Amino acid sequence: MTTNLPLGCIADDFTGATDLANNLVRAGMRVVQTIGVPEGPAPEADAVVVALKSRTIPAAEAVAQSLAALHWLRSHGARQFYFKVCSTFDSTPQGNIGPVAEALLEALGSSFCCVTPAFPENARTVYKGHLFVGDVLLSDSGMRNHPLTPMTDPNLVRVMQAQSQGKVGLIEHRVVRGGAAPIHARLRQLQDEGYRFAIVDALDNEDLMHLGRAIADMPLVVAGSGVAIGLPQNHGLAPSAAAAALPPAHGATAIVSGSCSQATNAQVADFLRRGLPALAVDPLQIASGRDVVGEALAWAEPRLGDQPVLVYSSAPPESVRSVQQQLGVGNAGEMVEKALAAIAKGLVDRGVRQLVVAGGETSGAAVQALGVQQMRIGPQIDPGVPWCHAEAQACGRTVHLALKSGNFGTTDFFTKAFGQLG
Ligand SMILES: Nc1ncnc2c1ncn2[C@@H]1O[C@H](COP(=O)(O)OP(=O)(O)OP(=O)(O)O)[C@@H](O)[C@H]1O
Ligand SMILES: O=C(O)[C@@H](O)C(=O)CO
Repeated sequence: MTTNLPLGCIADDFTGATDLANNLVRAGMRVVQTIGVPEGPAPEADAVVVALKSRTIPAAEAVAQSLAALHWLRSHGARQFYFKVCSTFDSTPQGNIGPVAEALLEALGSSFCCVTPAFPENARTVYKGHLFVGDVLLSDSGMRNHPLTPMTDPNLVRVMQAQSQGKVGLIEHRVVRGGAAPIHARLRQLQDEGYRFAIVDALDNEDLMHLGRAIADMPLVVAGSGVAIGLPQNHGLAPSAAAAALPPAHGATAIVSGSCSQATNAQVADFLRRGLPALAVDPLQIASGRDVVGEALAWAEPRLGDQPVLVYSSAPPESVRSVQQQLGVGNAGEMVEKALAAIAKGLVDRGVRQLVVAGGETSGAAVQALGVQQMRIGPQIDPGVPWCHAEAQACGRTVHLALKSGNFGTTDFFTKAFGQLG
């Protein structure tokens, strides 16, 4: 059993978990991501990220799952804890971030932590408590049309306050840019004044390195993946290629995409423009009872080989809205996720060994269908998206997986990813 685990992490979705793990690896930690709360002994690593699928479930269930993860991590020696939330700070309309964070604090016997979704390398910045995605406020970004968790308020103090019992304060950028000491002093001040959470401004990696040092002695941080770059330094770790080493890759390549985000839609369009083999899955046909999974696999099988194949339900917002009106939001999401997950498993059964899955919920469903219990985190493809290596127990195979958050990755992600494993 590992008794020295510097960092124990709980992520509210699967792509979010790999995003966090990626930043820890890049800053020098060896990281294993587990799918759900593990049952066996702790793997050999500097950090374990427990990936939950708790972003959009009822708050009481999200709290229970997160506490179970905390308990496992604590009992395997973790000393500091990281609750990874989305860099666009979304959860349910009532909010899961506040209830989970408050339950974790209470379980840790602590009364205060800082909160920031900032991830400047992926253009998520926080200024005066307002979240920007690229050049626009969160509420003006593609997140306003998200199929499950639309975001319409960019003021994080307000968003966090609406879902928390305790008071939410702010550490402004003029304090953050001063370095770890002023941040630390302000954290203490807010804590003494009875605040439970401090939203922290951050505009670049230097801000996050300052913040990482400032929170070295705090039991919990609630954040997107950005803050992770500042934590390994507290354990004397520095970036190293060894932390990201994976076994060599071989076998056929494929992408399964259920994300309908702007970035993913552009990646699908880029793949189509290149004339590569791609098949669209229609949610209404799944609902009609047609064997969409069987048809997709029959289409894909003869095409598997040197070039990647893409199976996707990704669609523009107006098409998603129309499907949701006909099938219901939850029902549509679940049906598509189930079909894409079965397709992902079928592809691996047919020889795919390097698989990209796009979308957090979609990735969660796919990884569960593949019977993956833990993944070793390898090299970064794009900020927030690493290659991982895992045993797909449901297929009796090992496989290289990249779980791509909907909004991440450059436009050519679906082709360039496969060039990077050698
Ligand atoms: N054509 C479609 N019509 C309606 N719903 C869809 C369609 N395609 C996919 N979906 C559903 O939309 C949701 C997309 O969520 P998912 O988390 O997979 O992607 P994302 O939100 O872009 O990614 P991330 O959570 O990483 O930002 C899933 O529940 C999926 O099943
Ligand atoms: O933080 C992010 O934006 C991602 O890691 C994510 O959580 C998307 O599901």
